[in-house]
Amino acid sequence: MINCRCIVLVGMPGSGKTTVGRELAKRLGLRFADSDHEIEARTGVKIPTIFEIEGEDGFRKRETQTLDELTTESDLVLATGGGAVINPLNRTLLSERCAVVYLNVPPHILWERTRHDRSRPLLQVPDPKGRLQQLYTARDPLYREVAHIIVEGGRGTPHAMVRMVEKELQVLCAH
Ligand SMILES: Nc1ncnc2c1ncn2[C@@H]1O[C@H](COP(=O)(O)OP(=O)(O)OP(=O)(O)O)[C@@H](O)[C@H]1O
Ligand SMILES: O=C(O)C1=C[C@@H](O)[C@@H](O)[C@H](O)C1
Ligand SMILES: [Mg+2]
Repeated sequence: MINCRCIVLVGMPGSGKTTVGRELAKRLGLRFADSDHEIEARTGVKIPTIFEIEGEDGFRKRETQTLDELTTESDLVLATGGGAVINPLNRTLLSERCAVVYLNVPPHILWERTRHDRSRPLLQVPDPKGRLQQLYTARDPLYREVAHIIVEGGRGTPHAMVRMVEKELQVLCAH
């Protein structure tokens, strides 16, 4: 039985989790949370600073802790970080506790959306476009593994994405 009172969005950096999640929550009358924002609020620093001080491993530990706490809540739409599915423990807790939606956006569109943004430490490399492609190839199967719903998010406005997600949720959560 899928818990439709907790809705989780997963997908690559730039796939629209925060944008779509915020509007979806408003339309469904649910609270919105974003695990990246929650980690920043708890630590009092931005994610690149956490990566600098604690490395990716330190960030991932904080991420698991935060996801574990947030997914026990009800009446929530939760936007996750792009790498939330890497850890098998995170995958289990997301898919067992919540209805999981994968926003699938092709890498060339992700690149257009994120190319001027410096807030993603994993993309601060000499070839960020190649890195996005690499991350997409590695993670796409993991997003699919956890998802109850997959929405193709490359075309259409954020609002259109929200409507698609709502429609799919109505079917998934009808029983
Ligand atoms: N459907 C869409 N069409 C066009 N632009 C979009 C769409 N969805 C999101 N965007 C834009 O793409 C950028 C990234 O979106 P957003 O921050 O919501 O992604 P994210 O999945 O939360 O990324 P991250 O994992 O880095 O937090 C934003 O500038 C947003 O306005
Ligand atoms: O793709 C990733 O691994 C990340 C995406 C962001 O949402 C943040 O969670 C962090 O920058 C790591
Ligand atoms: Mg986001």
